[in-house]
Amino acid sequence: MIVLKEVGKKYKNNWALKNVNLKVNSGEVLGIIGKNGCGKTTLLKIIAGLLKPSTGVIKGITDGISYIPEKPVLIPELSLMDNMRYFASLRNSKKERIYEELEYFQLTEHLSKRPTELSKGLQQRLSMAIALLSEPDVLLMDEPTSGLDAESKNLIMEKIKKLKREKKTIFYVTHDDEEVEAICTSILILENGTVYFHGSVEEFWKEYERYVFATVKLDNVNITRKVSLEELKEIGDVIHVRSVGIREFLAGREGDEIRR
Ligand SMILES: Nc1ncnc2c1ncn2[C@@H]1O[C@H](COP(=O)(O)OP(=O)(O)OP(=O)(O)O)[C@@H](O)[C@H]1O
Repeated sequence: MIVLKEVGKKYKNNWALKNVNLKVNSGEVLGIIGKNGCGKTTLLKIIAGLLKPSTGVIKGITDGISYIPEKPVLIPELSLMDNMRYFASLRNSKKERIYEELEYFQLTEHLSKRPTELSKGLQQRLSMAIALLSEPDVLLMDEPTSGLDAESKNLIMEKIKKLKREKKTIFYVTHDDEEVEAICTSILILENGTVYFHGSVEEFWKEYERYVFATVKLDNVNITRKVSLEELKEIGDVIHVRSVGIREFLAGREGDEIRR
Protein backbone atom coordinates (compact mmCIF):
# COMPACT_ATOMS: atom_id res chain seq x y z
CA MET A 1 0.00 0.00 0.00
CA ILE A 2 1.22 3.49 -0.82
CA VAL A 3 0.34 6.19 1.65
CA LEU A 4 0.70 9.93 1.18
CA LYS A 5 0.37 12.12 4.24
CA GLU A 6 -0.04 15.88 3.93
CA VAL A 7 2.05 15.94 0.75
CA GLY A 8 2.60 19.40 -0.71
CA LYS A 9 4.89 21.01 -3.28
CA LYS A 10 5.82 24.65 -3.57
CA TYR A 11 7.53 26.04 -6.66
CA LYS A 12 8.97 29.42 -5.67
CA ASN A 13 5.86 31.21 -4.31
CA ASN A 14 3.30 28.90 -5.86
CA TRP A 15 1.83 25.83 -4.16
CA ALA A 16 1.35 23.29 -6.98
CA LEU A 17 0.08 20.69 -4.48
CA LYS A 18 -1.33 21.09 -1.00
CA ASN A 19 -2.27 18.64 1.78
CA VAL A 20 -2.64 15.54 -0.35
CA ASN A 21 -3.66 12.52 1.74
CA LEU A 22 -4.05 9.23 -0.09
CA LYS A 23 -3.98 5.48 0.43
CA VAL A 24 -3.63 3.32 -2.67
CA ASN A 25 -3.74 -0.47 -2.43
CA SER A 26 -2.17 -3.05 -4.70
CA GLY A 27 -4.53 -4.01 -7.50
CA GLU A 28 -5.90 -0.48 -7.49
CA VAL A 29 -5.89 1.73 -10.58
CA LEU A 30 -6.21 5.31 -9.38
CA GLY A 31 -7.39 7.67 -12.11
CA ILE A 32 -5.92 11.12 -11.48
CA ILE A 33 -7.90 13.79 -13.21
CA GLY A 34 -8.25 17.56 -13.20
CA LYS A 35 -7.80 20.62 -15.33
CA ASN A 36 -4.43 21.59 -16.84
CA GLY A 37 -2.01 22.83 -14.21
CA CYS A 38 -3.88 21.33 -11.22
CA GLY A 39 -0.82 19.35 -10.09
CA LYS A 40 -1.22 15.89 -11.64
CA THR A 41 2.31 15.60 -13.06
CA THR A 42 3.81 17.10 -9.92
CA LEU A 43 2.07 14.41 -7.86
CA LEU A 44 3.37 11.59 -10.09
CA LYS A 45 6.92 12.98 -10.02
CA ILE A 46 6.85 13.17 -6.22
CA ILE A 47 5.69 9.54 -5.93
CA ALA A 48 8.33 8.53 -8.50
CA GLY A 49 10.98 10.18 -6.33
CA LEU A 50 11.92 12.64 -9.07
CA LEU A 51 10.75 15.62 -7.03
CA LYS A 52 11.12 16.19 -3.34
CA PRO A 53 7.88 17.21 -1.63
CA SER A 54 7.98 20.53 0.26
CA THR A 55 5.73 19.06 2.96
CA GLY A 56 4.52 15.64 4.04
CA VAL A 57 5.71 12.07 3.65
CA ILE A 58 5.18 9.09 1.36
CA LYS A 59 5.24 5.54 2.69
CA GLY A 60 5.30 2.18 0.98
CA ILE A 61 7.54 3.04 -1.97
CA THR A 62 10.00 0.30 -2.95
CA ASP A 63 12.52 -0.02 -5.77
CA GLY A 64 9.89 -1.62 -7.96
CA ILE A 65 8.45 1.57 -9.36
CA SER A 66 8.32 2.77 -12.96
CA TYR A 67 7.31 6.20 -14.21
CA ILE A 68 6.05 6.64 -17.75
CA PRO A 69 6.16 10.35 -18.59
CA GLU A 70 3.72 11.91 -21.06
CA LYS A 71 6.44 12.19 -23.71
CA PRO A 72 8.45 8.96 -24.13
CA VAL A 73 12.08 9.22 -23.04
CA LEU A 74 14.01 7.18 -25.60
CA ILE A 75 17.56 7.35 -26.85
CA PRO A 76 17.36 8.82 -30.37
CA GLU A 77 20.67 7.34 -31.58
CA LEU A 78 19.65 3.78 -30.75
CA SER A 79 17.33 1.44 -32.62
CA LEU A 80 14.17 0.18 -30.96
CA MET A 81 15.90 -3.09 -30.06
CA ASP A 82 19.00 -1.33 -28.74
CA ASN A 83 16.81 0.97 -26.64
CA MET A 84 15.23 -2.15 -25.10
CA ARG A 85 18.64 -3.78 -24.57
CA TYR A 86 20.10 -0.63 -23.04
CA PHE A 87 17.26 -0.11 -20.55
CA ALA A 88 17.16 -3.85 -19.79
CA SER A 89 20.85 -3.76 -18.87
CA LEU A 90 20.30 -0.70 -16.65
CA ARG A 91 17.56 -2.57 -14.81
CA ASN A 92 19.24 -5.97 -14.80
CA SER A 93 16.21 -7.43 -16.57
CA LYS A 94 16.25 -10.93 -17.97
CA LYS A 95 16.59 -11.32 -21.76
CA GLU A 96 13.24 -13.11 -22.04
CA ARG A 97 11.53 -10.05 -20.63
CA ILE A 98 12.68 -8.04 -23.67
CA TYR A 99 10.99 -10.46 -26.07
CA GLU A 100 7.86 -10.84 -23.98
CA GLU A 101 7.20 -7.11 -24.02
CA LEU A 102 8.24 -6.64 -27.66
CA GLU A 103 5.78 -9.32 -28.66
CA TYR A 104 2.95 -8.09 -26.47
CA PHE A 105 3.26 -4.54 -27.80
CA GLN A 106 3.63 -5.85 -31.40
CA LEU A 107 6.97 -4.13 -31.91
CA THR A 108 8.93 -7.01 -33.43
CA GLU A 109 8.67 -5.80 -37.02
CA HIS A 110 10.19 -2.41 -36.10
CA LEU A 111 13.31 -3.58 -34.23
CA SER A 112 15.87 -1.76 -36.38
CA LYS A 113 14.01 1.55 -36.50
CA ARG A 114 15.13 4.54 -34.48
CA PRO A 115 12.60 6.35 -32.26
CA THR A 116 12.12 9.21 -34.76
CA GLU A 117 11.09 6.65 -37.40
CA LEU A 118 8.33 5.33 -35.15
CA SER A 119 4.81 6.73 -34.97
CA LYS A 120 3.67 8.33 -31.70
CA GLY A 121 1.75 5.14 -30.88
CA LEU A 122 4.78 2.89 -31.44
CA GLN A 123 6.98 5.23 -29.39
CA GLN A 124 4.53 5.09 -26.49
CA ARG A 125 4.28 1.28 -26.79
CA LEU A 126 8.08 1.11 -26.65
CA SER A 127 8.13 3.44 -23.65
CA MET A 128 5.66 1.16 -21.84
CA ALA A 129 7.58 -1.98 -22.83
CA ILE A 130 10.73 -0.42 -21.34
CA ALA A 131 8.93 0.60 -18.15
CA LEU A 132 7.62 -2.93 -17.67
CA LEU A 133 10.95 -4.72 -18.22
CA SER A 134 11.71 -4.72 -14.51
CA GLU A 135 8.21 -5.97 -13.61
CA PRO A 136 7.51 -3.02 -11.30
CA ASP A 137 4.96 -3.28 -8.50
CA VAL A 138 3.99 0.36 -8.91
CA LEU A 139 3.38 2.06 -12.22
CA LEU A 140 2.96 5.80 -12.67
CA MET A 141 1.51 6.82 -16.01
CA ASP A 142 1.00 10.34 -17.34
CA GLU A 143 -1.66 10.34 -20.05
CA PRO A 144 -0.17 7.32 -21.84
CA THR A 145 -2.87 7.07 -24.50
CA SER A 146 -3.28 10.78 -25.26
CA GLY A 147 -3.43 11.32 -29.02
CA LEU A 148 -2.68 7.68 -29.88
CA ASP A 149 -4.15 5.46 -32.61
CA ALA A 150 -6.86 2.97 -31.60
CA GLU A 151 -4.57 -0.09 -31.81
CA SER A 152 -1.91 1.37 -29.51
CA LYS A 153 -4.56 2.62 -27.13
CA ASN A 154 -6.17 -0.81 -27.01
CA LEU A 155 -2.86 -2.60 -26.35
CA ILE A 156 -2.05 -0.21 -23.53
CA MET A 157 -5.51 -0.49 -21.96
CA GLU A 158 -5.50 -4.30 -22.12
CA LYS A 159 -2.03 -4.33 -20.54
CA ILE A 160 -3.24 -2.16 -17.68
CA LYS A 161 -6.16 -4.52 -17.09
CA LYS A 162 -3.68 -7.41 -16.93
CA LEU A 163 -1.42 -5.52 -14.50
CA LYS A 164 -4.46 -4.78 -12.36
CA ARG A 165 -5.26 -8.52 -12.22
CA GLU A 166 -1.62 -9.12 -11.19
CA LYS A 167 -2.22 -6.77 -8.24
CA LYS A 168 0.10 -4.00 -9.35
CA THR A 169 -0.56 -0.49 -8.06
CA ILE A 170 -1.26 1.97 -10.83
CA PHE A 171 -1.48 5.75 -10.81
CA TYR A 172 -3.04 6.82 -14.07
CA VAL A 173 -3.30 10.47 -15.14
CA THR A 174 -5.93 10.93 -17.82
CA HIS A 175 -8.38 13.38 -19.34
CA ASP A 176 -10.45 10.57 -20.79
CA ASP A 177 -13.58 9.65 -18.88
CA GLU A 178 -14.12 6.49 -20.92
CA GLU A 179 -10.72 5.26 -19.74
CA VAL A 180 -11.61 6.05 -16.16
CA GLU A 181 -14.74 3.96 -16.47
CA ALA A 182 -12.93 1.14 -18.31
CA ILE A 183 -9.92 0.64 -16.06
CA CYS A 184 -9.93 2.73 -12.89
CA THR A 185 -11.05 1.44 -9.53
CA SER A 186 -10.79 4.82 -7.83
CA ILE A 187 -10.63 8.48 -8.75
CA LEU A 188 -8.63 11.43 -7.49
CA ILE A 189 -9.79 14.80 -8.71
CA LEU A 190 -7.34 17.63 -8.15
CA GLU A 191 -8.30 21.27 -8.25
CA ASN A 192 -5.63 23.94 -7.93
CA GLY A 193 -3.34 21.47 -6.21
CA THR A 194 -5.85 20.26 -3.62
CA VAL A 195 -7.92 17.09 -3.48
CA TYR A 196 -11.43 17.90 -4.67
CA PHE A 197 -12.61 14.29 -4.62
CA HIS A 198 -11.05 10.95 -3.72
CA GLY A 199 -12.99 7.74 -3.68
CA SER A 200 -14.10 4.72 -5.67
CA VAL A 201 -15.66 5.14 -9.11
CA GLU A 202 -18.98 4.05 -7.57
CA GLU A 203 -18.67 6.67 -4.84
CA PHE A 204 -17.98 9.32 -7.47
CA TRP A 205 -21.17 8.53 -9.35
CA LYS A 206 -23.19 8.25 -6.16
CA GLU A 207 -22.12 11.74 -5.23
CA TYR A 208 -22.39 13.35 -8.66
CA GLU A 209 -25.05 11.45 -10.53
CA ARG A 210 -27.56 13.98 -9.34
CA TYR A 211 -26.17 16.49 -11.86
CA VAL A 212 -27.34 16.73 -15.45
CA PHE A 213 -26.94 18.98 -18.46
CA ALA A 214 -30.22 20.73 -19.08
CA THR A 215 -30.94 22.71 -22.22
CA VAL A 216 -33.37 25.54 -21.58
CA LYS A 217 -34.90 28.22 -23.73
CA LEU A 218 -33.99 31.70 -22.55
CA ASP A 219 -35.07 34.74 -24.61
CA ASN A 220 -35.53 32.44 -27.59
CA VAL A 221 -31.96 31.10 -27.32
CA ASN A 222 -31.14 27.53 -26.28
CA ILE A 223 -28.69 27.45 -23.37
CA THR A 224 -27.16 24.29 -21.90
CA ARG A 225 -26.30 24.41 -18.21
CA LYS A 226 -25.02 21.93 -15.68
CA VAL A 227 -27.61 21.77 -12.90
CA SER A 228 -28.48 19.58 -9.94
CA LEU A 229 -31.62 17.49 -10.05
CA GLU A 230 -33.05 19.71 -7.31
CA GLU A 231 -32.44 22.81 -9.47
CA LEU A 232 -33.89 21.05 -12.47
CA LYS A 233 -37.28 20.88 -10.78
CA GLU A 234 -37.32 24.67 -10.52
CA ILE A 235 -36.38 25.38 -14.13
CA GLY A 236 -39.06 26.03 -16.71
CA ASP A 237 -38.88 25.44 -20.47
CA VAL A 238 -36.44 22.53 -20.30
CA ILE A 239 -35.92 21.25 -23.85
CA HIS A 240 -33.42 18.48 -23.25
CA VAL A 241 -31.66 16.72 -20.37
CA ARG A 242 -28.63 14.45 -20.46
CA SER A 243 -26.26 13.02 -17.87
CA VAL A 244 -22.88 14.54 -16.99
CA GLY A 245 -19.79 12.45 -17.79
CA ILE A 246 -16.58 12.74 -15.77
CA ARG A 247 -14.83 14.78 -18.45
CA GLU A 248 -17.74 17.19 -18.76
CA PHE A 249 -17.94 17.38 -15.02
CA LEU A 250 -14.33 18.48 -15.00
CA ALA A 251 -14.46 20.78 -17.98
CA GLY A 252 -17.08 23.01 -16.38
CA ARG A 253 -18.32 26.08 -18.14
CA GLU A 254 -18.28 29.68 -17.09
CA GLY A 255 -20.97 30.21 -14.49
CA ASP A 256 -21.87 26.54 -14.48
CA GLU A 257 -19.63 25.28 -11.74
CA ILE A 258 -20.92 22.44 -9.63
CA ARG A 259 -20.63 23.35 -5.99
CA ARG A 260 -20.70 20.86 -3.20
N1 LIG B 1 9.34 23.30 -12.43
C1 LIG B 1 8.33 24.14 -12.15
N2 LIG B 1 8.58 25.39 -11.71
C2 LIG B 1 7.58 26.25 -11.39
N3 LIG B 1 6.26 25.95 -11.51
C3 LIG B 1 5.95 24.72 -11.95
C4 LIG B 1 6.95 23.74 -12.30
N4 LIG B 1 6.34 22.60 -12.71
C5 LIG B 1 5.00 22.85 -12.62
N5 LIG B 1 4.77 24.10 -12.17
C6 LIG B 1 3.46 24.72 -11.91
O1 LIG B 1 2.77 23.90 -10.95
C7 LIG B 1 1.40 23.77 -11.27
C8 LIG B 1 1.07 22.28 -11.45
O2 LIG B 1 1.75 21.76 -12.62
P1 LIG B 1 1.60 20.26 -13.12
O3 LIG B 1 2.45 20.11 -14.33
O4 LIG B 1 1.83 19.35 -11.98
O5 LIG B 1 0.06 20.21 -13.53
P2 LIG B 1 -0.73 19.17 -14.41
O6 LIG B 1 -2.05 19.00 -13.75
O7 LIG B 1 0.09 17.97 -14.64
O8 LIG B 1 -0.94 19.94 -15.79
P3 LIG B 1 -1.13 19.35 -17.29
O9 LIG B 1 -2.48 18.71 -17.33
O10 LIG B 1 -1.07 20.60 -18.11
O11 LIG B 1 0.01 18.42 -17.55
C9 LIG B 1 1.18 24.60 -12.51
O12 LIG B 1 0.71 25.86 -12.12
C10 LIG B 1 2.56 24.70 -13.13
O13 LIG B 1 2.68 25.90 -13.87
